[in-house]
Amino acid sequence: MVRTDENDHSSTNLPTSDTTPSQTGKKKRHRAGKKDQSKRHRRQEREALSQTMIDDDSESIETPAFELRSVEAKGLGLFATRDIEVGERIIQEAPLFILPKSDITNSLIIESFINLQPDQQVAYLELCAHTTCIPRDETEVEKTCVAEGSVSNSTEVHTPENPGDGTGLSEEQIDRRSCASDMQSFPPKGLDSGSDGGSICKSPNADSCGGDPSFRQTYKLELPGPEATTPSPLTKQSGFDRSIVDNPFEARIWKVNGLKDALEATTTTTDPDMGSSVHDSSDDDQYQDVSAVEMTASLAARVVNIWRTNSYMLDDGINLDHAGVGMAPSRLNHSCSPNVYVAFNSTSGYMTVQTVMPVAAGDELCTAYINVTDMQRTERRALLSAWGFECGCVACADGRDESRRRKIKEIKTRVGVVKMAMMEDLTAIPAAQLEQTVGDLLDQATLMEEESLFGPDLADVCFGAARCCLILDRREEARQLQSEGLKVLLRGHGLDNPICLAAFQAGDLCEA
Ligand SMILES: C[S@@+](CC[C@H](N)C(=O)[O-])C[C@H]1O[C@@H](n2cnc3c(N)ncnc32)[C@H](O)[C@@H]1O
Repeated sequence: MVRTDENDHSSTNLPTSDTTPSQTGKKKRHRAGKKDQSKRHRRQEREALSQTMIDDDSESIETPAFELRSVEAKGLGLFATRDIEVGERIIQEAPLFILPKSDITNSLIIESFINLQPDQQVAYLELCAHTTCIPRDETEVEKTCVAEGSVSNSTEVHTPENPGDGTGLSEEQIDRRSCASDMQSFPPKGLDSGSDGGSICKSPNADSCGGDPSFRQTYKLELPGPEATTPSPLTKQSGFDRSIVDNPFEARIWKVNGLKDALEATTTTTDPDMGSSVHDSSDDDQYQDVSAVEMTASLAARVVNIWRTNSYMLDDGINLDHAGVGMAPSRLNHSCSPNVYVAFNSTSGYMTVQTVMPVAAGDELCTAYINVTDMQRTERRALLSAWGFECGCVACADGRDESRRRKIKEIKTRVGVVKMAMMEDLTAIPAAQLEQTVGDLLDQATLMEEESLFGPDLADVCFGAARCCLILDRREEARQLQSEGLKVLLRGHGLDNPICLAAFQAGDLCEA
């Protein structure tokens, strides 16, 4: 951050059910074949995830930017296969499904799952499900997280009505992942809402943000997107009964025709290549013998848990009123100093993942599940427990100096007061207080950079400072701050995101 001269500033279990002796016999016969299926399926997933990257301009095939690998104590994760510049888009993917946040119920999640294509259902069921909600009957509890050694013993039931974070933390501290924070809203971003302030940001490789052609590179997964129109066989024949799924934790069963084929293709056992038990199939053989798969209460619970573990708040720049699950973003693990940002483009309907700092080949790609900017380790730990792990990132290392994030919090509190006052009556704020706020925001930006926090929160800090400078008629600084904020925003979102367009337009005010 540079000050200007003028200012100093688990295994994945499919539903269990009782098996008959004849089924047990068939189990053995099927096991060898299923192991092959398992391997094949994992390979397919890896191939899909590391599908070649197409350059928008030349259509040349580029080296895939990442691969899916197992990582100790985390399950699977995404790793860079080459050096990746800051601001590069590495994933662009239509979410499997999107739900309006205000309406999310267990039944809606399950209904959406049922309406997926069979191959999408299989892909969905492969995702990690941290057990945040459980069947009423504890014997049915599925310990489903693939993370080795991080299987949760949580017995807290989280429902959309009862997010159950149990942390006592404020809404502002809950971030974009919708896991435990399911029904909580994240402060809307954008120029007017997130004006936490800012400064002239000199981010790593900031120059590569705007004009670099790699910025426009896209990575597409093959999964059918929301525009796919072929109705799933499940939609028509499922015998779907809302009253049952409204409480999927009751020991009740309903039929879902058509899932059988899909499930036959699923991973069935530990994949030695991946090194983690992804899905124990021993209870799935029931699906080999029936034409209509029974969707058990435990499967329903699993579907809900997968949603809770993997869904992201989809930020359209104004509201955070939707959430969605994307296959590749779901494989991103958490870091309190994240190197990628998951955004949603409300125009194209794609979830995108872009690097917010340079990434070296072999580095793990990590996003932040929660708002990490100003939270202390204990607060972060409390929130992240909803995903069943204790963060081992650099920022969480024992003995690490926490003073910077503490100072950021203090500044945010001070700036928050000014922000509120600005919303009420802009003219009532003394110039001296605005000057102080600009200084505060520049300090915050510096602290964030020192903490390797280069996500869009940093852009909001810049925009806030730009706004204060504009009111103070310090136009040149306002212009520079706005431009720095835009660079930061572009890194995380990309030029095509309407959030950036809105910020560009707001920038015109500084020029005027
Ligand atoms: C969205 S999934 C991420 C991908 C997941 N690792 C997988 O295998 O599919 C979230 C889960 O990953 C694991 N996880 C994510 N970040 C982690 C971290 N920093 N340390 C340990 N486990 C982590 C937790 O089990 C969490 O519930």
